[in-house]
Amino acid sequence: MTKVSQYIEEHQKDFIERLREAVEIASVSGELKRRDQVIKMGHWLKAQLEELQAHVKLIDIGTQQLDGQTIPLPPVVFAQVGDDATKKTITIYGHYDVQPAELSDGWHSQPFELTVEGDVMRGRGSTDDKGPVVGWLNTLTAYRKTNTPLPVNIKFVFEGMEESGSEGLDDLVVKESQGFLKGTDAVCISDNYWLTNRKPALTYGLRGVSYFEICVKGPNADLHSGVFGGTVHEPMTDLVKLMGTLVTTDGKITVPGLNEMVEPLSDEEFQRYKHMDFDVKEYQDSIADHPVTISDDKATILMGRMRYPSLSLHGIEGAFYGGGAKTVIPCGVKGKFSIRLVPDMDVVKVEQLVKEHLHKEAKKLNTRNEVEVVQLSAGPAWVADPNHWNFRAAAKAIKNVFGVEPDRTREGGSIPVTLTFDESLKVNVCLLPMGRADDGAHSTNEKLNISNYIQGSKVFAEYLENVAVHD
Ligand SMILES: C[C@H](N)C(=O)N[C@@H](Cc1c[nH]cn1)C(=O)O
Ligand SMILES: [Zn+2]
Ligand SMILES: [Zn+2]
Repeated sequence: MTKVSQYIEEHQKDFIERLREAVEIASVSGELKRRDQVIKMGHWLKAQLEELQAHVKLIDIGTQQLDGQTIPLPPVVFAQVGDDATKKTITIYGHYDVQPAELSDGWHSQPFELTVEGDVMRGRGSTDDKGPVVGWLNTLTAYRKTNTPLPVNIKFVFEGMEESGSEGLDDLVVKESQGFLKGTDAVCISDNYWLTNRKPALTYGLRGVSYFEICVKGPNADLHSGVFGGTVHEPMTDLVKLMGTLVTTDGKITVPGLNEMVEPLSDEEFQRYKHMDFDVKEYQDSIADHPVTISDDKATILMGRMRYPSLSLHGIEGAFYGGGAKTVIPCGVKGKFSIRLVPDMDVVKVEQLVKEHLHKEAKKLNTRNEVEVVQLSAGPAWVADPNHWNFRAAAKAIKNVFGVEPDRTREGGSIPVTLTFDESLKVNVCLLPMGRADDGAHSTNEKLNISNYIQGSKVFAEYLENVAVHD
């Protein structure tokens, strides 16, 4: 074992405490009330990186409109370690914002307090993406404390808006491709998950995502359903009908034109899914006590997640949702849904087809309510070359730490800036996940195994060593 890996192994307790501090900052980017916490998290990272002798800048990327207010966007953290022209330069991206979480959602403990039980650490952001981001800090700490020279120059880019569409980041990356990010030889991102709970993975594809809102506006105020029911067009009724025209209960997208954009499946690609190391039962058990998958077939499940688009209905803003039996007609509601995009799906065309479809369906309702469709954010899919030296360096790092060849996967989720790094820096991007398939990112009781966190921090160190010498 190298000195760096040994240091990581021996300082597990300190590293768990570091993650505890990070999880305690409730940096939910999608909530107005927690924007100060997101900004605090950016400052926490700056302080941590400065302690590790990195040169850190917090980049102000302007403001955004949220719930009718103009608020500051959280800063992008730029940090540089090393500036040696004889070494490669690796840009490392991660995000320090998290998804919303409330105890009442079904958490067994406070979501913003890290709990440790056996090998499992629970808390919002533990796997997505504070564990990996703090993992890079652990790796850097181990280099510093063991006086080991860094084999590469590192440029860190940590953003605070990934869970809300990475607002402001694309423009910054494009601009800084000729500034701070100039000279990058490869990019590494740790912000997704293994395909199974058993085997590490390397990921060479992501689905894109287009997020929409259907706004239905009716009366000026909520109405008594006894007094007004039967006399007005109800926004909720209109909205539920419209949302029901988007997708079938077995997951088929019913917006005309979308499925036709998808690249046809070749037999060679099909065989790859058929032979992947993936256990349907393990997958089903990680989701529910009884099978809820649309299919029991391995290749169909894998393709549903990696190579086909999907449309999910997320929620309705403005609707009654509490306990009890409130008899209200909501005066205006907003239905939220998103489409996961795959290669060949053009985001502009998708937006146009979705809007055309919903406006056509809205006409059929004969409603007097106002219907508007808004696209909140959009980013296309991304696929990389998994045989590039960047991937080979990462694969070797995994082999050194775990003793196995990683799975090669495509991720169903999205990391909007990945394609921007790829296209604006014109370098290979490798996704090097830390967490397991059953970590429950975005869900209640999100967790990260201590072994993944510690071994993952070692993999990062091995990756830096390997990437320095691979071409
Ligand atoms: C895979 C990554 N850890 C992640 O969770 N990404 C989000 C990105 C997103 C886009 N809009 C809102 N969030 C995701 O895939 O949902
Ligand atoms: Zn993430
Ligand atoms: Zn996420």
